[in-house]
Parts: sequence; C-alpha cells; structure tokens
Amino acid sequence: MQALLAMWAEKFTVYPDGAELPTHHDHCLGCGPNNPHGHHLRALRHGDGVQAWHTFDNRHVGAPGIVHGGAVATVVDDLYGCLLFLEGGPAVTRQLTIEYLAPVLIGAEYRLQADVVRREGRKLFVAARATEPAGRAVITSTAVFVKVSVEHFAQGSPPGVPAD
Ligand SMILES: CCCCCCCC/C=C\CCCCCCCC(=O)SCCNC(=O)CCNC(=O)[C@H](O)C(C)(C)COP(=O)(O)OP(=O)(O)OC[C@H]1O[C@@H](n2cnc3c(N)ncnc32)[C@H](O)[C@@H]1OP(=O)(O)O
Repeated sequence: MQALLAMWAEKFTVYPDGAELPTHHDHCLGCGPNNPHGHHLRALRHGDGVQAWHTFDNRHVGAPGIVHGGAVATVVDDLYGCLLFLEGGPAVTRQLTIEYLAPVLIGAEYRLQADVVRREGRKLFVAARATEPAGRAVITSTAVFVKVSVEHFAQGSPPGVPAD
C-alpha cells in the first residue's frame, strides 16, 4: 500500500495548459480505465482549472434516457479530484452541492469545467458546471474540499494490496 501511495504522490507535479491529467488510480469510479462500472473521465488542464468532454452511457441511466443524478455527482466530484493535481496535494470532498438545471441526457456530450474559487486554510472552495454544445448549463456545482496527507488514503486497502 505504501508503494502505491508513493506512486500516487508523484502525480502531483506541474502540468502545462492543455495537458491530460492522470487518473487517480486504475479502478477509480470516476476516471479509472479498469473499472467496468466507471465513467472513464479524462480531464485536461484548462488555464488554472480543468475541463473534460463527457458522454454518459446506459450504465448510468436514471429515468429512461436521462442520467441518474448520483452518476452526474460522481463525475463532478471526480473532476474536482482532478483539479487537485494542479493544487499540488490531495484533498477530499467535505461538501458537494449540485444544481440540476436541466436533464442530462444519455448519449449526449457535455463539456465540464471545474475551477478553484478560493482557498482558506486547509479548505478549497471549488465550482463546476456542465454545458451542452450550444452553451446552456445543465448543472452547476460548488464543493468544499479539505486538504489531507497522502496517509489519509491508507485507511482503506484496495483488494489484493497488502496494508503494510
Ligand atoms: C489503488 C491504490 C490507491 C492508492 C492511492 C490512492 C490515493 C487516493 C485516490 C484517489 C483520491 C482522490 C479521488 C477523488 C475522488 C473525488 C473526491 C472524493 O470523492 S473524496 C471521498 C469523499 N470524502 C471523504 O471521504 C471525506 C470524509 N471526511 C473526512 O475524512 C474528514 O471530514 C476530513 C479528514 C476531511 C476532515 O475532518 P476534520 O474532523 O479534521 O474536520 P471537519 O470537521 O470535517 O471540517 C473540516 C473543515 O471543513 C469546514 N466545513 C465543513 N463543512 C463545511 C461547509 N459546508 N462549508 C464550508 N466549510 C465547511 C469545517 O468548518 C472545517 O474547517 P476548518 O479547517 O476548521 O477551518
């Protein structure tokens, strides 16, 4: 586990504008490429924030044809988690709010954007939105993240990884 944590710590480095950001880990529900239930989110640095283009599929359906609100929250939360790669250290979600302004549709592509609004001690106040190609926002979000040490993540051991 310590080796995995050390590898993860290396992901906090400098990323040029437009660069694709790393995943949190292979099985992350938001961005992990090897999670069959996951969203496989790919985030890019965009100025001081992050952006992504994302299409939900039928694994994430709520009402027919419409994305489950929890699935939308998952992706937004994970996008904030990608923003942390630009902050230089890990943090975890303390509060997450989503304004569901219009249905998010299965099979439609949305642009997501997340930015840091302000920093206060160990807290990061962040905001995000998802927009249709025509520019209408379908969701807006705010969240409070609290900075933690990498050791925070040693509380949970992934299957097959010794706790050491
Ligand atoms: C395969 C191997 C892998 C190896 C490596 C893997 C590495 C990791 C991989 C990936 C990570 C990234 C993944 C990103 C994914 C998206 C992000 C998530 O889903 S994160 C998970 C969900 N979140 C939690 O699980 C947090 C649970 N909460 C906690 O653990 C504690 O609350 C903690 C440690 C964060 C803080 O605990 P306290 O007891 O020290 O403090 P308190 O009371 O909670 O408050 C903290 C501050 O927040 C303010 N606060 C609380 N609510 C607020 C609100 N609504 N508005 C403003 N401030 C608020 C409080 O006033 C306080 O502020 P004041 O520091 O004192 O100034």
